[in-house]
Amino acid sequence: MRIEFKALSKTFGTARAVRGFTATVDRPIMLGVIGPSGAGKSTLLRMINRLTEATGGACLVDGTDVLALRGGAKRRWQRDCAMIFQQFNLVPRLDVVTNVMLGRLNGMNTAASLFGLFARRDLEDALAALDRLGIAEHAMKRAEALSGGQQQRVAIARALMQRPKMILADEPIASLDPMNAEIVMQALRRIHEDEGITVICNLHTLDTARTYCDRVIGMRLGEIVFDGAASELTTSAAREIYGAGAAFNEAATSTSLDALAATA
Ligand SMILES: Nc1ncnc2c1ncn2[C@@H]1O[C@H](COP(=O)(O)OP(=O)(O)OP(=O)(O)O)[C@@H](O)[C@H]1O
Repeated sequence: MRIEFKALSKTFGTARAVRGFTATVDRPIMLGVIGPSGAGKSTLLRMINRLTEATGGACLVDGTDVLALRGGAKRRWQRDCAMIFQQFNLVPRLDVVTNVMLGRLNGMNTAASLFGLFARRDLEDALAALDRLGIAEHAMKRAEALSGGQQQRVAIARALMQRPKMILADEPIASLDPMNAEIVMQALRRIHEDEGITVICNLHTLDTARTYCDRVIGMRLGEIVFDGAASELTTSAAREIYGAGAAFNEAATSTSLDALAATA
């Protein structure tokens, strides 16, 4: 899949959340998007998935501007690029496996989905997805009974049920402790490698981007201020992104256990 962002922009009233975002992803990669709060990271992902309408520019996926799709074609695109959110967005009182099967709803006719008539195949696929994420034993529990890290893995299993061609993860580990953050990032990386699909992941933390991503785009005030290999993400590049002065402390943007220990 080839993705070309061409001057993608979003203005809220007079506030320019994303300005002229231009970049090309010409093979399936794990792309990290980093930057301080308000840099435009969420808005970027929401525009790609059409949860937020762009006010300018284009997003060409294999040559088709997905921002111009309407009706069924738009819904198919939204199924093709599964979203994962910081707050998991599960139905708390429903059991885990049903939450996962909800990922199939887009592909079902409305009557069948209203009556909860999931096919046996959907159940088998949901259990397989949970197994892949190492949480099959929790299938029958209510989603709310699981830890944050487990809930995020349920959300990833639900995303897999869409058979996505791309995964957009908006701060998927921001609510998690370091150990669960690692498990969730490893799961996303494995999916990228096994399925050969692009994963675009908004992250707050530099070390996570360095560890799990192939390429990193740094945003500040809606603009790209860094675009390079994860290995090029030096402390001085990070200063540029975060706008921090000489006192910039990497550990402050870190979730790793080592870095936390170093600041304690
Ligand atoms: N619905 C909205 N209405 C008005 N302004 C908005 C809206 N959504 C986002 N913004 C503004 O757009 C800018 C970018 O926000 P966005 O949430 O994309 O940033 P972010 O980098 O994802 O930040 P965070 O890391 O805090 O989630 C911010 O200035 C924000 O206030």
